Amino acid sequence: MTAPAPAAPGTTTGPAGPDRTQRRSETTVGDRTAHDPAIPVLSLRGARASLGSRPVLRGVDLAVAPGEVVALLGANGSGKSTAVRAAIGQVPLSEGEISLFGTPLRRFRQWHRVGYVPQRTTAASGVPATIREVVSSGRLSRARFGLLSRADRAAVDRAIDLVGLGDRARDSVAALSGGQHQRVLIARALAAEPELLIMDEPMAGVDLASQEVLAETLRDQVAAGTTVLLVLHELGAVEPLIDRAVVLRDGCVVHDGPPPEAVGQHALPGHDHVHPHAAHEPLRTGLLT
Ligand SMILES: Nc1ncnc2c1ncn2[C@@H]1O[C@H](COP(=O)(O)OP(=O)(O)OP(=O)(O)O)[C@@H](O)[C@H]1O
Repeated sequence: MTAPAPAAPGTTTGPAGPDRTQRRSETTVGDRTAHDPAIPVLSLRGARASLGSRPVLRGVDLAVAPGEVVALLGANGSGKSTAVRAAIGQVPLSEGEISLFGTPLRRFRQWHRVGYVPQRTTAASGVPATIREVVSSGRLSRARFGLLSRADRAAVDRAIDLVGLGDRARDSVAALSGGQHQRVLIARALAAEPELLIMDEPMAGVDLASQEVLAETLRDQVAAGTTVLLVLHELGAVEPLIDRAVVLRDGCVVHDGPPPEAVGQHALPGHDHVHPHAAHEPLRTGLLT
């Protein structure tokens, strides 16, 4: 069994320096590290995991290359969230291997390089906190001794601006709508300026205006070279950004290749084909809903 990673990204402090594997495969360019294009930023090989007594991942192979934008699709319960939670060490594998930036997960410590937006949580944790405080927590993985420098605080402000909440930074997260919470969580993930961004259904429950803000934010990240793994039900507003789609079904990969056409889930292997084809029925149903 693979040991869980020490802590989840976005909430960690004081990462250790790069290990030998990381030094071999990377060179530092400015604040970013140029990653060897031949080495996946994220790799799951033969990943198996159970939750309780239920086998949820049944041999998942998934690799995301530097700069790639990959959509992880599949029906409810197919194992998408479990796969990304395994990728960041929140779900232990019973078999298989995971590596981040070429380093086995058990030895990976550079969590500032990974931004993670969990599925359907709120930014409010029960304690009073402002948007800036929550987003600042995402920068701690880059801060020395847990203290944010002026540059760190500027990065936090940039992240808040990116998601369009610049004028709300001092507001309590308890007073936000669901879509605004989602923006705060995305800003928290962006605050560390990660090289790999993993987002679990970032558009879920978000209104169209917020979706457009999030898609724009993502466009900027992708243009800056960020590698992205997105769990999605529908490609929607981010469709033009997607390079490749991986479809899970019952914990197995049933498609790994070009993203489906605009409403082309029919073309995908593994499409459930459970929906009627009456003219009044929406086309986006079945496999991905
Ligand atoms: N804590 C748990 N204990 C037992 N089974 C669980 C637990 N959490 C999730 N599962 C089960 O694991 C399976 C995969 O869940 P997962 O959340 O990874 O699916 P998903 O593809 O992300 O689904 P959705 O699209 O609904 O978010 C489901 O059958 C779910 O019921």
